Amino acid sequence: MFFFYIYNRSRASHRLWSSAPLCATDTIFALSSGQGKCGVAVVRVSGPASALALRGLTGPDRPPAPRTAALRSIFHPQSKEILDRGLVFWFPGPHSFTGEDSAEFHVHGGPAVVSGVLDALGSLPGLRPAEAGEFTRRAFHAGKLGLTEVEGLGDLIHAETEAQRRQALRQMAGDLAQLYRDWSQRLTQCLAHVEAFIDFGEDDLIEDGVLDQVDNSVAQLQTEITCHLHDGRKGERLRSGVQVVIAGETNAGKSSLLNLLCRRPAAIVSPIAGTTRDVVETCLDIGGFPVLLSDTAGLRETADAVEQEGVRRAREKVEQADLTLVVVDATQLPTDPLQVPVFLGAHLLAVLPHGVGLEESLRHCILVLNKSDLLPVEQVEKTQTFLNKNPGLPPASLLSCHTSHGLENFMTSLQSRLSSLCGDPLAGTPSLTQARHRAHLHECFQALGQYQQYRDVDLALAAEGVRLALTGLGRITGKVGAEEILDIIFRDFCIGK
Ligand SMILES: Nc1nc2c(ncn2[C@@H]2O[C@H](COP(=O)(O)OP(=O)(O)OP(=O)(O)O)[C@@H](O)[C@H]2O)c(=O)[nH]1
Ligand SMILES: [K+]
Ligand SMILES: [Mg+2]
Repeated sequence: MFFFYIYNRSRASHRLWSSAPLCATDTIFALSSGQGKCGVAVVRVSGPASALALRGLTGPDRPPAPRTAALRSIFHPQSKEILDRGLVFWFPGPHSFTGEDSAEFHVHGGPAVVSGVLDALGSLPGLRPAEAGEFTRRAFHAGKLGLTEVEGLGDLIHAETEAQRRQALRQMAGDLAQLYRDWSQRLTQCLAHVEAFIDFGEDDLIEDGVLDQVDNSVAQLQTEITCHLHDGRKGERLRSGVQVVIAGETNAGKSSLLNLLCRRPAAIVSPIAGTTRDVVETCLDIGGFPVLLSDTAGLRETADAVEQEGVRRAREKVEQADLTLVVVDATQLPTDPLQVPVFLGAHLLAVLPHGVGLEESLRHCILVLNKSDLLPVEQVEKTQTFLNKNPGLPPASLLSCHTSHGLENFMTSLQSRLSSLCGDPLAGTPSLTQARHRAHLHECFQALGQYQQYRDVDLALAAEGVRLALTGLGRITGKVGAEEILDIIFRDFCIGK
């Protein structure tokens, strides 16, 4: 095995990874806290002139101890006018976020103070305002963060719900990178074995069954990658929001349900059938899960051209939805409970997209039997008990959008669906979170197929397959060809991060 160890370092690693850090000579600065009036604003500086910036704005005496807050008067280096009194920090490289010498000014968050400090920094030689994501980009080049960690950090900044925060934090901490790194290491070993076999196979220098080991490793990796790819898009959905659509007949109370869930009159409600035509969308945090909730036009045959377009858009939304809330007017329920499943089945068929298997569609919907306030109390109870026991139907809740009766029960079913659609971001292997990762994993998977295809025919081509698979993984973590994707990734960052 010693032989392979040497090989790994001397050949495989050099051929595959080239991520030479770019030298950054400029010193950059930016407001890193939010815009607008606030208690404290943080202005960050990074680059070789950071010490100069600290001295320029706080004077040459008493430099702050590394990584320790020091209270200083902050003044303009040219006019010498005092701008504020605040805390300053000195982070000598490489022990800083960017790996470079860095400094921070924590000043009062008034716009005039902030612009005064930015102006003062800009007046110093070698300093310039940072571009969006430039601090993080420098951290990446210094090897402080891998690409998936950078993406996790970006997601953390944009996270709006608890579950999104958990997933982003886990990715930023490197859990996903660790998974891909583990696969990369195993593939590097496979490549070393195949190439050693090509070079020395005839010489008896190599242990028996080396290629069989590679076969097993490749097959095992294929299984793991397939499993990761077929996660039902849980991580991606959690990252971008679950598409939930409210659909059903006109006047069932769809817009009333939207307004109840978002606690404001977002959509017009009226007793006139066909009130909603456009899709009305709103973003919600439901139990920590991000939801993009859409209200749609009531589904019915109509001669009105505008309403027809509304119905077309409603159907399109249902087809794209992760979850459909099928709203039914409960006053139309048959009084005989035994007739209820047939009645509800007909409503489901009218709403759910054709072509997709019924069982599959049922898994992606919840029935909402609205206007329960108009039913006799005993019928409500009897029907709900009956529905709870009926396994052939999707979860069904009797609800009144007017009185909110039944809301708790409905929210429980909704949250349970959301959590199975997004998964638990803290449990098990980390989820795939981005389409970019998915595409590179597909490349990796296919390249492993190339290994299998040529293994007995042409070992050089088989080895090339393993090398391509490694490149695919390297693109995810940023070890390979990062520059071209960096621009895309950092575009979503804010200035100052
Ligand atoms: N009694 C009662 N009336 C309700 C309830 N929910 C909605 N309504 C009434 O039903 C009528 C239709 O409600 P909407 O929310 O506009 O129904 P919709 O499904 O959005 O209708 P379209 O947009 O026309 O398809 C309105 O008069 C509402 O006040 C409820 O829980 N109880
Ligand atoms: K209506
Ligand atoms: Mg409506």
